This record gives sequence, C-alpha cells and structure tokens, in this order.
Amino acid sequence: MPVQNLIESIKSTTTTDLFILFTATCIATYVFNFYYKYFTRPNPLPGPFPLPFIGNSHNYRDVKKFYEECQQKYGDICELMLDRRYIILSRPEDIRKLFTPTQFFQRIPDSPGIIELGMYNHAIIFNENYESWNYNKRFFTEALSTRFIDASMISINQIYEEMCGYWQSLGRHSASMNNNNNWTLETDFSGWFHTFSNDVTSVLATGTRTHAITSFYNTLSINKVELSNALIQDGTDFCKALVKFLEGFLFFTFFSPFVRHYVPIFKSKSDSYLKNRDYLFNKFDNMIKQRRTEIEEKPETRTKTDMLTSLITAHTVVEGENFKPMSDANIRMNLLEMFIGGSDTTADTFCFIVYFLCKHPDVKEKMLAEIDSIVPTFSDKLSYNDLKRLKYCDAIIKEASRLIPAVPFAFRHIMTECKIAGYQWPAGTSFHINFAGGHIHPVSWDNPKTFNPDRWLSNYNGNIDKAAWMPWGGGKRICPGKNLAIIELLLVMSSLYKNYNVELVNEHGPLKIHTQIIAICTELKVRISPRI
Ligand code: HEM
Repeated sequence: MPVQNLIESIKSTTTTDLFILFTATCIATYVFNFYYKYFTRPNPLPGPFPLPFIGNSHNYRDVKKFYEECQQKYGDICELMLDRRYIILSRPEDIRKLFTPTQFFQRIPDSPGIIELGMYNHAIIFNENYESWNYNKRFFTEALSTRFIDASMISINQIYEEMCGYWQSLGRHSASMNNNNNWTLETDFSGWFHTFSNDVTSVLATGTRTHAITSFYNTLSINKVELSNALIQDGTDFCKALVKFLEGFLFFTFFSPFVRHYVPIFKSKSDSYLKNRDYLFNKFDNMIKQRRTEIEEKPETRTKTDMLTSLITAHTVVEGENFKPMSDANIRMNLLEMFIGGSDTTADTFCFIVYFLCKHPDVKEKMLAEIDSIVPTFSDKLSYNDLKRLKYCDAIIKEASRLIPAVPFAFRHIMTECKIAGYQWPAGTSFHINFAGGHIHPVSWDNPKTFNPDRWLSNYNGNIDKAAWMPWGGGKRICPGKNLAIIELLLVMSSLYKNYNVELVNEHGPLKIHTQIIAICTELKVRISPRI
C-alpha cells in the first residue's frame, strides 16, 4: 500500500513541485558536501565557523580588524573559508619559508573571479605562471630604471609645488589676506595625498595627468582652476574607477561564481564591477593606441621616460634576446597594476606618517633638525643623493609602516607538500600572511606597539628579523615599486615639513582607517600654516 501511495503522489506532482524538489536536493547535497569537507579537512584549526556558499565572507569586512580579532581569539595560526580554505599565519617564524628569495610562490591560482575579471596571468600581481611573471617583471623593472627615477623626481616635485599653490590659495582666501604668508588652513590630507599620488602615478605610468588634484582643489575653492570640465570629470571618474576596481577584486575573489551569477543582489553588483573594469580597460587601450601612433609619427617621443612608452619601445630593445614584444593586453594590465599597486599605497603610508608625527612632537623635532641640516633653504630641491642622507626620515617611514602597513596581508599558495608552522600541508594549500600581526609580535619586538623610529637607528638596524617586518612583502614577489615609493615619500616629507607646520585638527580623535586589500586612511583633518 505505501508503494501505491508513493506512485499516486508522484503522479499528482506538478513540474513546479519537481523543480523545488530538485533544487532542494541540490542544495542539501551541496551543504552536506561542504560540511563533510570542512569536518574532514587536514590539520583542522580554530577559526570562525563558515557558512555554505559564502564561507566567512560575512566576517571579512575590515581586513586588518578581522585578522587582529582572529589572532586574539584563535592564536597565531588559524583558518578561514572564502573561495577556498586559507590558513592565517601571524607569527614571523612561521612565514619565513614562504618568503625565500629563491622560490616562486603563487598567490591565488586559478581563482575563477580573477580569471573572469581578465586579470589572470597578464602582468605581475595576479600572474601565477612563473615564466610569464618573469617576462613581465623584466619589462616592469626595466621601465623603473635610473633614468625613470631621475625623471620621476622632477614630476613629483612639480605636482607637489602645484599642490602647495592650491593650499596657499585656499589658506590666503580663508584668512582674507593676499600676498601674505600669515595663513592657516584646515584641510583633509587624505583627500590631498590620494589625489596627489594618483596624479603622480598617472604621469609616471602614462606621461599624462589625471588632474585629480585640480579637481579636488575645485571642490574646495570658490576660485576654480580653468580646465575643461570634461578633463576634470574624466580624471575624477578615473580615480573612482580605480578604487572600485580594487573593491571588485575582493568581491570577485571571495564570492563563488554561483553566487555572483545567480543570486540577484550579488549579480547586479558583479555586473557593475565588470562594467567598471570595461571602462578602465577601454581607457588604457585608448592610451596605448594613441601612444603607439605618436611614437610612429614622431620617433623622437621614444625617449619619454613614462612606463607606457618604455613598455612599447622595449619591444625592440629585447627583441634580439628572443623576447617576444609585449602584447597590448599585457601593457594594459601592467599600467593598471602600477596604479593599483602604487597610488593609494603611497598616499596612505604618507597619511600614517603625518599622523604619527603629529602624535609624537619629539620625533618631529628630531626630524626637522635632520631636514634643516640637509635642506638649507625653503625652496631647495633635493637630489637623489641628498635623499639617501635623510636617515631619520627613513627610520620614520620604516616605523610608521611597521605599525600600520599599507598592505597588511599577502597571499601565498604552495605547489608542493610542505611543513609550515609545525604542520604538514598538502600541495595546493593557500595561506594569508598577516603582516600587521607579525609587525607587532612580542617575540620579535620590544615595546611592539610604541612608535619609536630610533629602534631603526640603534642596533636593531640590520639585525631586524626580515620575517617580522614586511611592508613591501618579501621573497621573489617583493614589491618592485619599493624604491620609487620611498623616493616619493622622502621627497614629499622633506618638502612638506621644511615649509609647513602641520598639526591634527582633532588631536585626540582616532585615526580614520578602513582596510580591504589596502589600509585606506579615509580622513586626516590637519591644520597647516607656512613655517616662517
Ligand atoms: C608605500 C607604497 C607601497 C607599498 C606599501 C607596497 C607594498 C607591496 C606589498 C606588500 C606587495 C606584496 C609583496 C608580496 O606578496 O610579497 C607589493 C607587490 C607589488 N607592488 Fe607594491 N607597494 C608600494 C608601492 C608600489 C609602487 C609605487 C608600485 C609600482 C610602481 C608597486 C607595484 C607592485 C607590484 C607590481 C607588485 C607585485 C609583485 C609581484 O607579484 O611579484 N608597488 N607591494
């Protein structure tokens, strides 16, 4: 009888019922499989409990805070689930093996999101194929040659001067005084340095300005700078698109294709990130096309030092060495990586330096003494050799990026079985390296949370445990823009403090910071006045 009942009920089932039954069975199988894998994983570690489809994405809001909480709650080694399982390492000793200079490590290989975003294996950051990475890295490093660095210093100084002009104009206006150096301006350094860095990166990468800084000035001033509105809007849209691109990168990496393609809210977000990517790709493609035409029509422009020209003209330099010319898709991705790797990272590091200097007047005094001894007059511009003598300024950069690294974590993926942090891991295991945690780990640092640049000048210097200080990452995949970023930071730091007094508007307020891939200083209100 029960069998007959079953047959009767199947006969009366509608297509909708069958569809619901089928979907429910698929979901139940997926959920069962998800938790079966989770509970039988090798080397189970503590960590937030994952949910089907989204893993721990819901826990992963402010990355730096998330790692801090994990370290406090679960210790130096724990795990999280995003598009795959990641082991989080926070103790310097445990990460050493993943940063050896002789071995190439992948970051997040075969990530469907990065492939869909069209970023996979094209340039450097998201290139997981050693040969292709090496090929691009050679071009990239060659483009950042000494010739490039010399020209960069000129561009950085010019854009910095322009920014100072805007401050003067705003300051004099608010003080209702003309031709007078007696003014004070309250302003948001985060806005200024993000747009400054964006303009600098644009000149170094493509030889053209985004005018982000001018457009920022125009939002603050009633005396607008006369540039075509289209040009300014274009620069503003470009800056916003870069920020959105990085957001999209995390979204595409951590949400599964199923969620991105079929869950309505996620799908519309995903479509908007893809549209943004197309806008950026299109912009870079046009720049490449225009520069190729310019070089063909005016061969003398080959001597330009920006990265775009170098990547195009490097074809012929390396052709004889059996190097195939770089494709436009690769050039486009290298340019994009220069922006996403070099623009906000430098701006945010600078904001953190300013913040620490405001909080530590003794350090500031010592720094001013060094700057005054090396930069004799207010209008002097420093040479590369002068910058190398700014040892205390350099120590400040190191200490600020120890306490708040602009890139607080990195990915590593092992391709062979390996023992790490006392566990044997199978090939294919992925790691998140919590740099920020190692930077203040008591096993490696005395008074780890104290801002003390002197630690870099005393016997710490040189003896520092490399695995405990990784603001530039490490091993073969160490940041190739490190020297350029340090030059930019030293130039701006020495010029700014030589010429201006800088103090926080709200001395006791917290530093406003939000971390996704990069620790972004969202606002830094300061009061500046000329240092007479
Ligand atoms: C203060 C500024 C900067 C900071 C804090 C910073 C930090 C980092 C860090 C932590 C990494 C990851 C390294 C690893 O995984 O071991 C990295 C990689 C990278 N950075 Fe930077 N960076 C900065 C500026 C720049 C600049 C100016 C450029 C370009 C000119 C740049 C281009 C890159 C590229 C292409 C990579 C990928 C390297 C690879 O995968 O082999 N960065 N950076």
